[in-house]
Formats: sequence, structure tokens, C-alpha cells
Amino acid sequence: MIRFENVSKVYPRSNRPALSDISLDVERGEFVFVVGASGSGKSTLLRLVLKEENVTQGTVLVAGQDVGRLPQRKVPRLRREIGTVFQDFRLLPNKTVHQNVAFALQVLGRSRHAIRQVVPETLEMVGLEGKEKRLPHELSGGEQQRVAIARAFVNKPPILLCDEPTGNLDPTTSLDIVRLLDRINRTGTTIVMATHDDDIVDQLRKRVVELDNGHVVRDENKGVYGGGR
Ligand SMILES: Nc1ncnc2c1ncn2[C@@H]1O[C@H](COP(=O)(O)OP(=O)(O)OP(=O)(O)O)[C@@H](O)[C@H]1O
Repeated sequence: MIRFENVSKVYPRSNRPALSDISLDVERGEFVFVVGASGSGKSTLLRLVLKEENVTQGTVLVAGQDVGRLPQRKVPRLRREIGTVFQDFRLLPNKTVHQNVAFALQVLGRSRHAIRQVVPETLEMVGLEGKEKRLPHELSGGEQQRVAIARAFVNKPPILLCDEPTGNLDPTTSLDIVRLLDRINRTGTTIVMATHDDDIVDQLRKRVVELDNGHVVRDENKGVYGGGR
């Protein structure tokens, strides 16, 4: 689903690669944690998948497409295949829960009929039934993140990229959120999640890819956060 072939990324005006000769294969339906110290390259890896940045060397393939060679006009289509969830939720503050999620479908030109059906189903799946009319500031952090996940998933993208999705949440809420991501993963969605959250990684025992200074230093199935290093 996602393949990195000898990928390096050097940002302009930087003398150190953010990623250095990365090769990585994420199969359809996998759940992968990307761990590593601050600055190790986790967000850069996700940004290359979204073509928010371009590789300096090597190839990134997403669902068989060479993202580096993708013309700019085809980038929106690539991004429709990829839901994104961030630490800071990024909800529209003046729109209700329902409207935030519906908006993701409206911009894709989905019919009102389809939106009326799919949005409540998705809100129920993430555990927000009864809260459709609330504004983001009337929700807890965990609930706001559920809205963001509903918005990312409502279009049923094959890939979900999550960048520190539990970074602003307490440990119990964080675990609830990752369990929700695990349920979404079981519907067949490939999930790549960058995280610093050792408890969560240790509890879920998924594949763990560890970055250190832009290098993959560990890639382990059913891994833990520290890996005994
Ligand atoms: N736009 C940019 N321009 C120049 N350098 C950048 C840019 N974005 C990131 N970097 C550098 O690239 C390296 C990797 O950063 P990246 O944000 O990918 O790390 P990270 O592992 O996601 O860190 P964090 O956990 O703090 O989010 C760092 O040295 C960072 O300073």
C-alpha cells in the first residue's frame, strides 16, 4: 500500500537529511506505529506519503502510484485516498460535529442523500451519537479527536495517517482513541501512526518502525516502544 524505496529527504537550507535512505513496505490492512525521538523524521515520512513534501532521492509509492512523479493536478486525488488525523484535531470551530464530518463529503461533491446516511453511521461508529449538534468547544479533547477521526474516515479511505493523535490526551482517553483506530484498521484500512506514546505502543503490540536521525533502526512485528535498546 505504501512503499519507500531508498528514500532520502533533505530540506532546503538544512545540512542534515531528515530521512536517510529509507526503505519500507506497508501492506494493505497493516497497522504500523512509527516511533522515534523528536526530530527523528516521523512527520517527514508522513508528509512524503501525502506529497506535502517531495523526496530528494528515491521513490515513494502509494497504492502503486509513484508519488514523486505525480503531477500537481493529481495530488487532490491522491489525498482523497488518505485520511489524516493530527495532534491538534483541526476541526472547524464554528461548525457542529455533524457539519465538520459532512463537510469532508461536501467538498468531494457527495449528494445530500448520501451525506445524510453516511455521517450518522460514522458518528455512531466513533461513539459520538447524540453529540451531532455540539460545537467543538463543547466537547472534551477525546471527543474532538473522535470527530477528527470520523471526518478522516467518513470517505472510507484505504489509508489513514495519524501524526501524534494522542499527544493532547490523557492516558485513558489516548487508549480509547487508539482502540478506535484499531477497530477502523480491522475494517481493512491501512493505518500508519507516528507517536511518542510508549504505553499505547506497548499495549497494542503492532508493527513498530523506529526512526533515529532519519534512519530506520528497528522494524519489528508485535513490537514495543523501546525495543529493549
Ligand atoms: N520544513 C522544514 N524545513 C527544514 N527542516 C525541517 C522541516 N521540517 C522538519 N525539518 C527537520 O527535519 C528533521 C525531522 O523532522 P520531523 O518533523 O520529521 O521529525 P519528527 O520525528 O516528526 O519530530 P516530532 O516528534 O518532534 O514531531 C528535524 O531535524 C527537523 O528540524
